[in-house]
Amino acid sequence: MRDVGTLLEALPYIREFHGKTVVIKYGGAAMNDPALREEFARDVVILKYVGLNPIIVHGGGPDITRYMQRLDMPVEFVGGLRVSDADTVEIAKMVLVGKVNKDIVARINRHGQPAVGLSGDDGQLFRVSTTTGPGGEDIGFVGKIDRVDIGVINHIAEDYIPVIASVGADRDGRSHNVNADEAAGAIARAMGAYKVIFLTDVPGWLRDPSDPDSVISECGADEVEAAIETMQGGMRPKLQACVEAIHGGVTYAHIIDGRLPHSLLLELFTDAGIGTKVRPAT
Ligand SMILES: Nc1ncnc2c1ncn2[C@@H]1O[C@H](COP(=O)(O)OP(=O)(O)O)[C@@H](O)[C@H]1O
Ligand SMILES: CC(=O)N[C@@H](CCC(=O)OP(=O)(O)O)C(=O)O
Repeated sequence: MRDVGTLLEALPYIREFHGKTVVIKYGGAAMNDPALREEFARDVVILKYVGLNPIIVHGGGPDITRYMQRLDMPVEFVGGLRVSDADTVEIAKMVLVGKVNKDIVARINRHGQPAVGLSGDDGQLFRVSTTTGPGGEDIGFVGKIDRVDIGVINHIAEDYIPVIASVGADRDGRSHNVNADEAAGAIARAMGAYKVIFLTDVPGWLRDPSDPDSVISECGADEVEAAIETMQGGMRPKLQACVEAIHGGVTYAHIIDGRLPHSLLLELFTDAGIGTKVRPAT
């Protein structure tokens, strides 16, 4: 009886989301645990089967750090962005495009829905220019996305699930490392997505980062914007991406706990909202 109840609860949501684009940023702990990786792939396939248009943008920061440490390279972040010299960009590209992207594609394929991997260079998906840290610091070849050409995504998404790695080039063809949260926000905006959902390794945006019970369950983009200036660490680019997406016409941005099994389905298809929901300013 309980299972039927769950299905009935999902029905209005399935109807609401039918044909709508949902950009899913996949990163953090949800990528580290093998069981969660399988569940994530299956959940994405379910979304496609029930008529949504899921687009995956993935990170892989911890993997990049591991490979850099193996090579005795210094690892440094400023305002949640990795300081990236030319060697770092090369490692980021190898790890994100060569390893993480292909792992996700293969896993989604195995669950019955073909996926196709892309980076910013494929089909000229996005072009970047060199950016700085939040205080104007030189952080090397870190890109901010200036232009997204959604043509390639629309072609691929007709039949496949697009899986996008956040590296791209500037107008002179120089590769840059792009924060995956920023890439997800920019792609959601360019696609006119209904939602962008960030899966991470905390229960949501926390009022007090040391207290997991202090989740801010709902807020306006204006409140997020006011808080960003004082934010530190990986939550900063995530919140920035939420604001960018909402200002660009995306209806809702969510930050949810990727460590929770099936968090994506729970967020989309049940009445109990989880994590943080960012809506347009009131
Ligand atoms: N106010 C906050 N609320 C939640 N997390 C925060 C906050 N401030 C800093 N953080 C940090 O941001 C991290 C999430 O960002 P990040 O490590 O980049 O995750 P991901 O790999 O999922 O993109 C959390 O693990 C937490 O340590
Ligand atoms: C410029 C910059 O910070 N690039 C990120 C790209 C990967 C990423 O964003 O991964 P997560 O989403 O798992 O953190 C990095 O090098 O870590």
